[in-house]
Amino acid sequence: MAHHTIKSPVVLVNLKCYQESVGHGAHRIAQAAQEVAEESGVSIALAPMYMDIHPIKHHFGIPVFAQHFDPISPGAHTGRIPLTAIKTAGAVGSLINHSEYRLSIADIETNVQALRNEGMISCVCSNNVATTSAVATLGPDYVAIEPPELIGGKISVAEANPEIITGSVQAALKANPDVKVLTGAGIHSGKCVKTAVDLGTVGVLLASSVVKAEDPGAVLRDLVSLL
Ligand SMILES: O=C(CO)COP(=O)(O)O
Repeated sequence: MAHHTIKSPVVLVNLKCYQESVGHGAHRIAQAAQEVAEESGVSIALAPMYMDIHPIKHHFGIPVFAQHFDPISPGAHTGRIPLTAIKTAGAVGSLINHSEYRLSIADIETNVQALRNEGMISCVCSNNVATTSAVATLGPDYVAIEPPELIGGKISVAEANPEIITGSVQAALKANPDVKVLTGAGIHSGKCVKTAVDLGTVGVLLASSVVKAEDPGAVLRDLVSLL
């Protein structure tokens, strides 16, 4: 089975569970993402809440990720989400182990393998260089380095802690040369994205600067402006 891929550089927007991301809000951001991706040629992907995966996939030509799925097979479980559900809804991949939804290393491994088996894209989040190294050995497509203390803030990791980015790139390459690294936490401008790419990552994982913006399209245009 062909493995889904996304051309670098990548801007992956995690819509989280923000009020601005519910229903029409998600469509508004998806519309802006599609326009800016077409104008700029930069890959812009969204990770909306589960119920918006299918509508966004249906209405817009941008890659859609899940924010999480459960390391379970279909069967007698209640209130959980197996991989087959996000795949059928149209997701090309999923975040795994986000700082706001941590998993055990065994469950991370199960989910990376499950996505690989389905030809889907795995993006494992990590909080530091040691975790980057550990999860890179599992062979995900992407590791996103996101120091938790900078998530949701106005100071980007690219400004506050460039060493964690370069350290993560080195650690990931050492563990597995095929793994690509994304930079996340506080990313809000074209300069942050440029720094992230200059430091050796293939793009960014971000949320609040786009989701909470009055004009998400204007922020996305700025984010890709120096690529
Ligand atoms: O957690 C993040 C993306 O998954 C980063 O969030 P912010 O862009 O709001 O810092």
